[in-house]
Amino acid sequence: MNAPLPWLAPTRDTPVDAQVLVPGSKSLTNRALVLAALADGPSTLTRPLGSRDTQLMAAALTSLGAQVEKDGMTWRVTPLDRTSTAPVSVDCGLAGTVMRFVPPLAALRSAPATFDGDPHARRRPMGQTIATLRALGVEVDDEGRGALPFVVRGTGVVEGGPLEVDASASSQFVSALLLAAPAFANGLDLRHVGATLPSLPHVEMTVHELRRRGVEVDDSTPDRWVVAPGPIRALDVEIEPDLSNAGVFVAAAVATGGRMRVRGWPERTQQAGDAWRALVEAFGGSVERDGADLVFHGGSSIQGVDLDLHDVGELTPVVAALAALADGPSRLRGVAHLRGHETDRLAALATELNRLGGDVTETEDGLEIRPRPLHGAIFETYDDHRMAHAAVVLALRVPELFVENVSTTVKTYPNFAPVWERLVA
Ligand SMILES: O=C(O)C1=C[C@@H](OP(=O)(O)O)[C@@H](O)[C@H](O)C1
Ligand SMILES: C=C(OP(=O)(O)O)C(=O)O
Repeated sequence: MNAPLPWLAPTRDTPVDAQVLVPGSKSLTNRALVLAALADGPSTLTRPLGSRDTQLMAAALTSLGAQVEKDGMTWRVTPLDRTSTAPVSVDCGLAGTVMRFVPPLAALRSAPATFDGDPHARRRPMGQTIATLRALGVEVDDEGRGALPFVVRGTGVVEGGPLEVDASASSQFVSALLLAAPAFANGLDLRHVGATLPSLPHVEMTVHELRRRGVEVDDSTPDRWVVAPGPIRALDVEIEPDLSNAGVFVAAAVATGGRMRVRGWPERTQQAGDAWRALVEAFGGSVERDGADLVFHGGSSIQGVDLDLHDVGELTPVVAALAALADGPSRLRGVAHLRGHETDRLAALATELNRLGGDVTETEDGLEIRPRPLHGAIFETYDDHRMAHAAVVLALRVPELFVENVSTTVKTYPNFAPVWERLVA
């Protein structure tokens, strides 16, 4: 089949003034699915995200013996049948949450589970998933690759107890173990060792979601989490809008000096995307609450920024796009781990921004971006939804910018391009 033609993304020479209700959070939907699959009874998710990553998670849990019945905006999950002994194959796609969160669940069944994914998934860091499962006494067959594909040979019981992990390449190694830990015979006493842990809000989200379901978690010591063994209470939850994905719409307000109302922005949340409130101010814009919504205003110009994005790395591509449109130079730091994301995001951003005439250099842990007049070109996305988001933000101010494979956004956003076109064109 021929690849679809690159998509001409809309340009805008007047301020955007629009509102958006973004679909549910990927990170919350996939945590709710995993915890529902391990719970002591059926749970209902309202307004879950229905995108590639969450469909892959639902399919993975179904193959392990859970049931996920989808009825529009309501998904009903019946927990895993851990007595089933059929060998299974799990397609992880390019979803970090599936490739990291599901293997510990497979270890709780008495049957082999084979994990694989998209071609690039085989290059994402998985060594710590394999090493920690082995340290817990679980057999994992990876033929020495330290990466996908591999087979988890569960025996039905994981003893748990003290365990070390080096999660400097991804916070998901920690979250994955914490989510399964209540089902380990002795719970888990997990310590992160090594360089600093990225994406801490995502770990805090994991702890929060466990506690909401009655699980005891002690996180009073930095880089250590003690999870008590015991039941995970079934819980009906409404999934918050995805604030990281809201960021691309917020950026439209900043890029055009306009206004974007994001409906249903939670008052309190563990989502990394909540950082958009501070990021917009750093770029010279402002934000106000209006009832359940946040209204973002772009400033009269876009200021250059110097930001440590270690905690909120997934926001980097859209932040980099705004930095390339700013009045002055920017430095983005603390995001070396982005080299292990959907693609090497530091290399991809530098290459694509420079293709448009930009002046961007990669540093050891980030990017230096010196704004230059940009021109249209075909912007490659490398199967990375957030590279497509960066492209459409740039296109608002750069005519003739074509996005290669904009449909890669389906990873976390169904129907993104038509929604974007309707709101900003
Ligand atoms: O646990 C999660 O839901 C996520 C954790 C983060 O991963 P890293 O720590 O690998 O950056 C984040 O970037 C990813 O989009 C989602
Ligand atoms: C890093 C990301 O995804 P994943 O969950 O696949 O790691 C992301 O969505 O930016």
